[in-house]
Amino acid sequence: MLARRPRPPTLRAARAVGCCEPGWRDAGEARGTGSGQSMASILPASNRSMRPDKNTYERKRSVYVKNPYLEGMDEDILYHLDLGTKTHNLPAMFGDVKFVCVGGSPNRMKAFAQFMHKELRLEGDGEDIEDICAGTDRYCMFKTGPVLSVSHGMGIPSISIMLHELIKLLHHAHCCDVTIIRIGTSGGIGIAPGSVVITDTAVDSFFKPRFEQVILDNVVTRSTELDKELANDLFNCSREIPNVPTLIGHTMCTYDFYEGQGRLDGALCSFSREKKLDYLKRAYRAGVRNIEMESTVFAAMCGLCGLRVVPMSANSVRLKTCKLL
Ligand SMILES: O=P(O)(O)O[C@H]1O[C@H](CO)[C@@H](O)[C@H]1O
Ligand SMILES: O=c1cc[nH]c(=O)[nH]1
Repeated sequence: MLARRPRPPTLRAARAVGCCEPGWRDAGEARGTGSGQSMASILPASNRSMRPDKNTYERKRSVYVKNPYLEGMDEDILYHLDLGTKTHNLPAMFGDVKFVCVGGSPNRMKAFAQFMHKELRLEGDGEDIEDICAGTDRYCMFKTGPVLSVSHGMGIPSISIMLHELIKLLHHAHCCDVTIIRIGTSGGIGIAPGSVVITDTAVDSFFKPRFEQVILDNVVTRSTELDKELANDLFNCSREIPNVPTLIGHTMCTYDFYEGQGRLDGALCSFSREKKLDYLKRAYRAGVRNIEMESTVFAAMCGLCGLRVVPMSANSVRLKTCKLL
């Protein structure tokens, strides 16, 4: 199934001495250029494009990259996935992917892939499902029919590296009409513990729907617009699942699990309990119902590259409603 081709010896040797590591390649490039069935049936296909682009008029929505340098590259190495355009037949391996589900933990994403294997009634019990990225211990990836399940680690830098390589992978594999959903954990604000929040708007720590990416020494602000239709589709599906309270709300994405989310139990804490409560109450009033650490960059990157995108998280509880009123 993996259609893996042997890595050329030159590349293997180069990696062994470290000269093909991402930093080296990036620096070189910069200097050189000098310039700047089950799941399928519950989610109705949509041709609606979230952002106008050259692909909008096409019937199929392809996954695209926005990097003029990629086309001229002889080989694209997806370093942290242990995949590449010369070493793997990406269209054969991934061309049929329609859904990508991502989440922080490798074990969760393996369990999800095994669950999907059963849901899709694929051959075998799925217990021996293979990690496509086993050659690296950065991320893991499992494929069950048209569903890809990928781990992303914790926080914006980690998911961002994975998304760069995943989006390029989907592009090289000529995938189209791809839906991507983050299935994560989060801290709830004013909602019942265990409930699931389907994000309608991903906001930053200032409750603004934006992602600020530092590019060289500039701050570039990107939109965190999400696919509202997909959020509603998922919410409608949730009505069929008993005992899992589900709601649509804003998700706040922070750069830190402790002070950034108003926790009093980190190694550092520079604010009072009152300040924490005041902040979380203001977040609630701004429409925030949960806090996690990836949704803004997830929304920004996937939205810019033609994927239908929604983050969705199950909650522990950070603040109960009674404390908010
Ligand atoms: O459960 P996952 O998907 O890892 O997501 C949440 O959990 C981590 C923090 O414990 C952060 O990555 C946060 O976004
Ligand atoms: O970021 C996170 C993830 C889970 N729970 C939280 O409180 N915050």
